[in-house]
Amino acid sequence: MFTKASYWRESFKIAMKRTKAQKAGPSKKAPKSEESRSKPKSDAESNDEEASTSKTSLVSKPDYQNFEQFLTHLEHQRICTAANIQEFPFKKKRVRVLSKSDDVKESSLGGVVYWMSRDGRVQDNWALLFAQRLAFKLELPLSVVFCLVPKFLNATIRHYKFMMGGLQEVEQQCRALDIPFHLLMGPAVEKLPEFVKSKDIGAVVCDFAPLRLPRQWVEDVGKALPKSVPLVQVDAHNVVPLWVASDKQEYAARTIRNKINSKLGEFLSEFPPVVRHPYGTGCKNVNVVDWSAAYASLQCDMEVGEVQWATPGYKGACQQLYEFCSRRLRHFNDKRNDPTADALSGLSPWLHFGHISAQRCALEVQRFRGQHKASADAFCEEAIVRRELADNFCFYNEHYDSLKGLSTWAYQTLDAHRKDKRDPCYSLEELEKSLTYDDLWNSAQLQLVREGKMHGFLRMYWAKKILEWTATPERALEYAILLNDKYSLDGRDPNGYVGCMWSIGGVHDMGWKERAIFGKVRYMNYQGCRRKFDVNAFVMRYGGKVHKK
Ligand SMILES: Cc1cc2nc3c(=O)[nH]c(=O)nc-3n(C[C@H](O)[C@H](O)[C@H](O)COP(=O)(O)OP(=O)(O)OC[C@H]3O[C@@H](n4cnc5c(N)ncnc54)[C@H](O)[C@@H]3O)c2cc1C
Repeated sequence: MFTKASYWRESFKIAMKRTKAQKAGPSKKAPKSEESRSKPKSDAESNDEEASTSKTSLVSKPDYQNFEQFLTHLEHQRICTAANIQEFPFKKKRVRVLSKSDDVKESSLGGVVYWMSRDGRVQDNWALLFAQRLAFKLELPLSVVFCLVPKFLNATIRHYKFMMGGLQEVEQQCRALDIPFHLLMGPAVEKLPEFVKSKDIGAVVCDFAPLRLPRQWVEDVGKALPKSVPLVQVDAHNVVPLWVASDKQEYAARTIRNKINSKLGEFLSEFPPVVRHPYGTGCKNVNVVDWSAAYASLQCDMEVGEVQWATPGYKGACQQLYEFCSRRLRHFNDKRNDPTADALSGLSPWLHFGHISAQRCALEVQRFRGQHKASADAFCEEAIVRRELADNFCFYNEHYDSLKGLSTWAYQTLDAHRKDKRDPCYSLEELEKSLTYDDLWNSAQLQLVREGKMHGFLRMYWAKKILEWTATPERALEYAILLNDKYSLDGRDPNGYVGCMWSIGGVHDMGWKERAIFGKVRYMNYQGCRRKFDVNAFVMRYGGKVHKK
């Protein structure tokens, strides 16, 4: 184990070596044989060695003193891990081949393209790393493409600005690495195959999302691509790839926890860097993206405005992670259920848009395990186990956002209490405008509308009250999802669907004492909140009123 001082000395030395190696380009390799010009499939299925956690990630509390040093620390971690992805024992289990064809056309002028969708970042992105690995192996160009649709479900300008802010940074970072970035305006099923044909692309790598619409996009693109162009998918969002963690819908955190935690030794590794790409003409003939035109093309709700507290993109995400690690992590275990305490990471918007990788967050938090063991462990439980459980639910349950997706016991108990009187029974408008008789609920809703976020503990209370106050459980779920997705910066995420389904439909939970409306679904009330935290302080902060029933 390094001491703090020697840690910096050592990582600096290794970093310098790596930088020299990087400047020299990818390492010389044996002349290309038929075998080495490998196809995505054989690559994906080869029996590689386990990717081991880099030695540096075992170092205890790192020695950075400010944000700039934190960024340098991240770069050093990558460079110390490997010079580039070619020199790294990539876990092929992260990849699956979706096309029939697995042969990359070696003479393709356009080389390999990474179709970025869920994971809007350059570094710490296994999908881009895999695309670069493939391009290196075949000595082909590499590019990144994002397809921007003018309207996406009920996403608002709040969400679009955050997402596109992150993509603007992706464009700059790609340019610095000689990797062309293209923003294609329109649905992927139309734009991507056109791009592939016009640029003579040899292979497409995409990232993975478990939700209905992005899965449909991938399926449609797969059908529309020329038969000769392979399409491979990399799970760049989960630490343990979804298809490796479990092959079925899990009942609860307790049934998936060990399946995930037992594989962390294998998958919770450091990342190598995405490096300057040496093949092709780089960005010479690529225009900068016209972001004004991109914004002008949007047809989304413009009423729900941007938020000020969250700066989009990789750097903004790193800043959030840095502040969490250095200031709030120590309180995470004890204070995470207290909405008046500043103890949570606040990382979910960046995680949702893929501006930062959950794996990076877990690696950095783990470095503090020596000082704050309980908090570091609790964070990893949330950011890895609970988050990946949500992906598992949405992937294996096609009804992830409807009561049809509930367990039999939960559906039956809600159905048995369908006719119970709701008093009061609120309309969507009353809920949206924070006009209930409950000042705590109204304050939480005001926070959601103004800031695009709500504390994790209050989210549960908030959704359960919607069940209590709406005519049917179906409507309650619909309203909760609608409000969450419309206002929350991290909305339209598997975590959101599962959060609403947990609160209203007992997903991943168990049966409790039976009561009106809720049946056996867990109940929460105002008095319980009072016992947990200073409700008055929270209400004062957001100004929720008591409105007459
Ligand atoms: C009704 C309801 C709606 C929700 N909607 C969303 C949503 O739209 N988007 C979203 O990302 N999360 C949602 N959650 C889950 C959770 O509340 C948020 O992830 C958390 O509040 C985000 O804040 P944070 O980043 O500070 O979390 P932290 O407590 O700092 O946790 C770190 C990360 O762990 C993950 N995480 C934490 N709690 C959970 C959980 N219960 N389930 C799954 N993953 C978790 C998140 O990725 C989070 O960013 C919802 C929960 C409920 C009950």
